[in-house]
Amino acid sequence: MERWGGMLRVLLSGLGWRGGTLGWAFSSWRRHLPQAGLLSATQLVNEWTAVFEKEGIPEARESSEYIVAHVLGAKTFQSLRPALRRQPLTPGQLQCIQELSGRRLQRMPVQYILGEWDFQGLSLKMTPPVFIPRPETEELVEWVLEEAALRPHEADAQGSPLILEVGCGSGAISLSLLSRLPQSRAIAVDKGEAAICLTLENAQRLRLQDRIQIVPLDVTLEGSWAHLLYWGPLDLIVSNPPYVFRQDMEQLAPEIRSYEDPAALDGGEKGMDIIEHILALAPRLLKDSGSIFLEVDPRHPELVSSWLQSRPDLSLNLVAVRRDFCGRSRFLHIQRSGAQRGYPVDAWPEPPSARVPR
Ligand SMILES: C[S@@+](CC[C@H](N)C(=O)[O-])C[C@H]1O[C@@H](n2cnc3c(N)ncnc32)[C@H](O)[C@@H]1O
Repeated sequence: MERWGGMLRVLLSGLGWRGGTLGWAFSSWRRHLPQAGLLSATQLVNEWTAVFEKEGIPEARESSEYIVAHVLGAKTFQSLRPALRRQPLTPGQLQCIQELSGRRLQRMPVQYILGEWDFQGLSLKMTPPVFIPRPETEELVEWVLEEAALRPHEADAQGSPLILEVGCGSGAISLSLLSRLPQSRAIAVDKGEAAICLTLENAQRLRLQDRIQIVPLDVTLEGSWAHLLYWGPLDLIVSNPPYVFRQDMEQLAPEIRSYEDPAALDGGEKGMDIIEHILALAPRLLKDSGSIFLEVDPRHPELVSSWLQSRPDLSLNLVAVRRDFCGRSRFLHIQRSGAQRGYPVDAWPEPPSARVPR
């Protein structure tokens, strides 16, 4: 996380990555670029930083450093040996850097340009339009891990905790929890085909496929969740759902609006659409005292609290709110109380036609 965390924080923090102008002309910067063989990596970073700054591209230096480092086979520019930074680039390297930098000029996020990104120390494949995991979400994962550590008897039991992630995207949350909780199992659901495929691919890359069930599922569809009961009552549900208020969608940075799936972001009028569905289905899936961890907008703790008060039938309590590294209230811990469950154990349905990785 530390390796790329600094840049991520600046680039993506709070979904508010707003940049400069989009109006750039390929030819206007291309003719200024020097010839291959004359430039070192350091010089090229400087050249592209100047181009990006001129074109109003956010995080100009970081963008050019990541691209140049990537082409030279490193994750960060700082990790390149000094001799390699000074060495003249080959024509092939120069062309590759030029091509990738051209994508950055079109406001493509660096994570998609590089095709992979670190989350909680795991290297995940990234492909548009699947949501790029944000640095705040690493804090959500840390909170879940802290809570799991408070119940060592559960975390040590085979197959425990059993986790459901709603809206898995690239698989960042589920896979990082699986990698840190060696006995755990996860069910990762998403309504997006691209997200389901990417989570599966990332699970296989990380050799975590045996402990995750990846299920295409839209939580807003009546009864869609019922076959999740097959795996048994859950210890916890975790989600970074789409929570952007509809009116804020237009304000998102060009990088987000042009490349990421709007369905990963748009949470409806008050950003609550998917949150409400998760909360409504949770009591049917969770064990007694099971937990829900959510990443939300700073306006949501209050909205969620009053929504839960209006639904005492759900027996859910907002037990804690946490702030992110910017001091905004962004994470919720909600706990189930009471003993009723939606289905009696002997009424659990048949196994689903889930995508079970082999
Ligand atoms: C903000 S993204 C989070 C992705 C990933 N968990 C992360 O933190 O990087 C929200 C995800 O929820 C999924 N999603 C949106 N609506 C959904 C629904 N009705 N049912 C299931 N998944 C949904 C989107 O496809 C998207 O992948």
